[in-house]
Amino acid sequence: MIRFEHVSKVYPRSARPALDDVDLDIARGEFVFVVGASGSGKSTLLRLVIKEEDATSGTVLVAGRDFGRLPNRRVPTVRREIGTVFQDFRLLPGKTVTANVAFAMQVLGRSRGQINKVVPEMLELVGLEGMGKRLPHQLSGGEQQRVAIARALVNGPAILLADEPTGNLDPATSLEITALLAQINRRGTTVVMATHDDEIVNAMQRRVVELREGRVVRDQAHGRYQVALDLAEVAPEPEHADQRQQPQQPQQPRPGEEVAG
Ligand SMILES: Nc1ncnc2c1ncn2[C@@H]1O[C@H](COP(=O)(O)OP(=O)(O)OP(=O)(O)O)[C@@H](O)[C@H]1O
Repeated sequence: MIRFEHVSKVYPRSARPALDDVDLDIARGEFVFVVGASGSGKSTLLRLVIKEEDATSGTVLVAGRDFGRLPNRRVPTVRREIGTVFQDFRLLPGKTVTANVAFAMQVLGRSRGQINKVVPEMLELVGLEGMGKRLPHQLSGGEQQRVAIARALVNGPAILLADEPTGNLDPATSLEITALLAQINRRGTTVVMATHDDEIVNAMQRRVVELREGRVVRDQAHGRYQVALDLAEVAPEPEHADQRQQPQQPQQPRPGEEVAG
């Protein structure tokens, strides 16, 4: 569904690559966390998947299309197959919940009948039944993110990209939102979520792709994540180093998924 072959990205006037020779293969229906410290290249990777940026070298293939050969006029069609969710929700403040979600269908010229059918279904899916008439400022952060997720899904994308979707939420709400993304994934949508929240990654036990300075340093099927300490500056105590060598804890149940039911 998403394939990167030797992909590098160097932004103009930048000394080092934001992505450096990245190889990645994400199959249809997978749920993948992209983790790494601030500046490691997570957002850049997502921007390449939606063709907001082009690779400097290498090949990006999304849903079978080679982005290096995609004519510009085809870009909107490809983007339609990809939903996006961000840390800051990006809702239209003057529009109701229903209008925010409906807007994504209106811009694609969907009929009023389709919109009236699909929008309530989407609000129910994300747990916002009965909240359609509220304005964004009348919602909690978690509820606002649910609106953004409904909006991202309303046109039936094959892929959902979430860039730090829990960055503005408390830990319990973060887990609920991630569980909702997992629920959506179970319906068949490929989900790629960038985060540096190790609690969420460890609770969900999904595939983890870790970036460091633009390179993939780990790609693990049921990975955990530990926010890296800068060990170059702080020499570890010997017993601390030993702890890091110990085997992983046995897998926990998936509390995040239980929350969403
Ligand atoms: N538009 C841009 N122009 C120039 N450099 C950029 C641009 N966007 C990102 N970068 C640089 O590319 C590198 C990767 O940034 P990116 O935003 O992809 O990282 P990230 O892992 O998503 O970070 P964060 O977790 O802070 O969002 C950083 O060194 C950053 O400064």
